[in-house]
Amino acid sequence: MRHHTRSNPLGTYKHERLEPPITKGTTKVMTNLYFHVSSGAEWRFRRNITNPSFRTNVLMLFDDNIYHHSKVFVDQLGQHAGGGEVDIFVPVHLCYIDMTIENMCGIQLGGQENRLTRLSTAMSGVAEIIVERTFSILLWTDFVYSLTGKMKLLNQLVDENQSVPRSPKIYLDRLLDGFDAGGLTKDQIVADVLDLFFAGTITAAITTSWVFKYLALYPDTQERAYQEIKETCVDGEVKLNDVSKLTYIEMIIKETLRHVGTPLTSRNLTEDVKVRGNMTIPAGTNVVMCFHELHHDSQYWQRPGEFYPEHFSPANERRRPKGAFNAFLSGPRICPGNKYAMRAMVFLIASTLLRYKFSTDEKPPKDLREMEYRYVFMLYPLSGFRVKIRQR
Ligand code: HEM
Repeated sequence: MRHHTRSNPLGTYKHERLEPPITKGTTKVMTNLYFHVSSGAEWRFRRNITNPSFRTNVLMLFDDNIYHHSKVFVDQLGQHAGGGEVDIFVPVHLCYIDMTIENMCGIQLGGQENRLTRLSTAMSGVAEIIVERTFSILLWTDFVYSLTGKMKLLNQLVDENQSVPRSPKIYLDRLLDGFDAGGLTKDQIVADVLDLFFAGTITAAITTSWVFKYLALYPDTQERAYQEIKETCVDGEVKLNDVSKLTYIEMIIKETLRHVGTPLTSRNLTEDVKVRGNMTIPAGTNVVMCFHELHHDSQYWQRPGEFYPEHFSPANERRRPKGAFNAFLSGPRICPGNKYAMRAMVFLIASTLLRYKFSTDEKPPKDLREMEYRYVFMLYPLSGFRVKIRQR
């Protein structure tokens, strides 16, 4: 754990109600224990508790941490500059682990400073297990699942909990309020924090690593992004206030999510749904929604298989029906972290590009759908996130 070395509005204290170890039950991936897969009144209760921790007044509190952890990342990246290709995923992931766990739970992990590489590797491994378990009916019961030896790995992940009394309250404070009010169990809180570890760090890290890889593959796009940053950030440093002006960086992130964002999700229909007027899907059906197909449908995208950030120019965004882009989903189950994630990603990417240039020996395929992927919540490149880094 790192002690506070800078001004931090959050402070830190040990929370009595969540003493370790309370890891029992963290493996019930397919049950209502987890926020992501809970439903009905159970889900609504948890969502109502945590939603306020994503409001703008709370998000603004995080700027100091976003700035600090991004700076550590950019400085540490210097050790790879000028060398051969390196896989950038683990350093990026550690940065988001530090940022998100401090912002949402008040825990200062020091993952980057202490080079907790194993934490990132273990989390990626567990993410794959979760996906594997979702698709393999043989692994659905806890008994069979425990025989695979993977339960132990999940249980090891949560071994210390801290929170802070503050106003406005952050994510973990709200969950603890739910515990005090009697609506949430300790197991559920641990599960939700674990959920956040995955939902809030792996997704942002995969997206950002892809951005660096795409920019290495497409030098013209990288140059245009760099020019935007240089013209916007006149002091030679990116400020959090600059984020809303970095519109091309935002377009690049969205185009990245179009290609490699969550490829599918599923829902259970609570009422009959009419599709295109002539087909009815009955209530009770499990429906798989394939966003990867939607995000490459030539009805909505001029160049479906290309990396073309202009898909997200204001004119193109106006022309397209709203539901055609679903990287964060929409409706009541929209990703609550979407604004926070975009703010953190734009800032980290811009700060990095201002200092470094990316390149690669890999050649981009004609159509990005021809690339080989693994499914880890999102699409992960089989060839990894290998890039060469040069100081500007
Ligand atoms: C690039 C970054 C991110 C992407 C692409 C992303 C995407 C998504 C998607 C597609 C879902 C819906 C999944 C489903 O229902 O099947 C979701 C849910 C969720 N996300 Fe994110 N997310 C990102 C970052 C974050 C961050 C930073 C946080 C929190 C700090 C977060 C917290 C959550 C939570 C708690 C849910 C569950 C919401 C619910 O079921 O009501 N996400 N995310």
